[in-house]
Amino acid sequence: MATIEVRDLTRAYGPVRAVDGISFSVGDGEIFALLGPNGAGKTTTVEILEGYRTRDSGTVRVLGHDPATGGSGYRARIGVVLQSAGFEEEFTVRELVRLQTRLFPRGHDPDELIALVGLAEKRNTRVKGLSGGQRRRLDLALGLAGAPDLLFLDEPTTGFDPAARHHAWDLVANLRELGTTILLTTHYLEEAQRLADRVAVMREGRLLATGTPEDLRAGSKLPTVISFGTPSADLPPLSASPDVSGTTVRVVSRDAVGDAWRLTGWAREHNLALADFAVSPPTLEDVYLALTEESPDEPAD
Ligand SMILES: Nc1ncnc2c1ncn2[C@@H]1O[C@H](COP(=O)(O)OP(=O)(O)OP(=O)(O)O)[C@@H](O)[C@H]1O
Repeated sequence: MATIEVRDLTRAYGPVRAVDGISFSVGDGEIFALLGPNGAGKTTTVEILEGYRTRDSGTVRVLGHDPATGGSGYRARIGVVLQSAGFEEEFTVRELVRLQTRLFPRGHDPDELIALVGLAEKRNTRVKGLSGGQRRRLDLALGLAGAPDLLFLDEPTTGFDPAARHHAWDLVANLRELGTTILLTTHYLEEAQRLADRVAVMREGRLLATGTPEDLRAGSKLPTVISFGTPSADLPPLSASPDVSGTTVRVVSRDAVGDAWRLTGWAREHNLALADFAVSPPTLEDVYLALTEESPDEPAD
């Protein structure tokens, strides 16, 4: 059974149709990323699923409950990690985590949880002594305190340095191993590509596309780009005309395998190294930009 099942969900604020008839489901143990530009309707959707906002119409089932009427039994089974939770600054990490785990009937062991989010060394540090990234880890520990079946993660790595971001990704991967279902919102497409089993791209209250990152990339029909350093001999005929910028040649290829084959054969024949030779298929970010930058009247696919 799906952990989240949403059908024809709508929610308007006056004339603004923030959520305009969306349907999707998230399977048990799946990591699902909701993507979209500012104002797309992501927060509204997520808060309806969390039970913190009302809907106008449509059906929503989360963990078998209607979040609007699920009450505390429902809330005990979900974890919510918001972007900026306010903390009691004088508490230590351990004190806060312990207090939070006690609120739940089957709360995590505080020390295990602190270790899971990589804060073991800061266990006895007061919140006011934590860095921004460490606070976000604490956010995550608090969201996980009740050992939730479903975790809502709102932009979990905003403001992180690259090392902290990679650490957070490892952590989410650990949660996947534990079988936690995760609904993630993020503006980092690399994050979605790395973590999510499936993504949904939302704009102006509607879903433009849903699928695995690979499905979306394959279905996008966006070209593969072949690039390399400017060679000292004339290029062989390729599927598209090369574009030379500075010392780099780019070919927006219509036949990536054929062009790569022609180029590498030609380079060997002429004994050329072809510096920085790269074949780059479209990324999730390319697909996202192509989808969200189309004018609203154009069909998305
Ligand atoms: N409480 C509110 N009252 C009026 N309008 C609102 C309210 N909350 C959201 N909106 C409007 O609904 C639309 C969707 O907002 P929402 O916050 O759901 O988008 P979002 O995708 O989460 O955006 P972001 O990426 O910026 O967080 C926007 O046009 C927003 O201005």
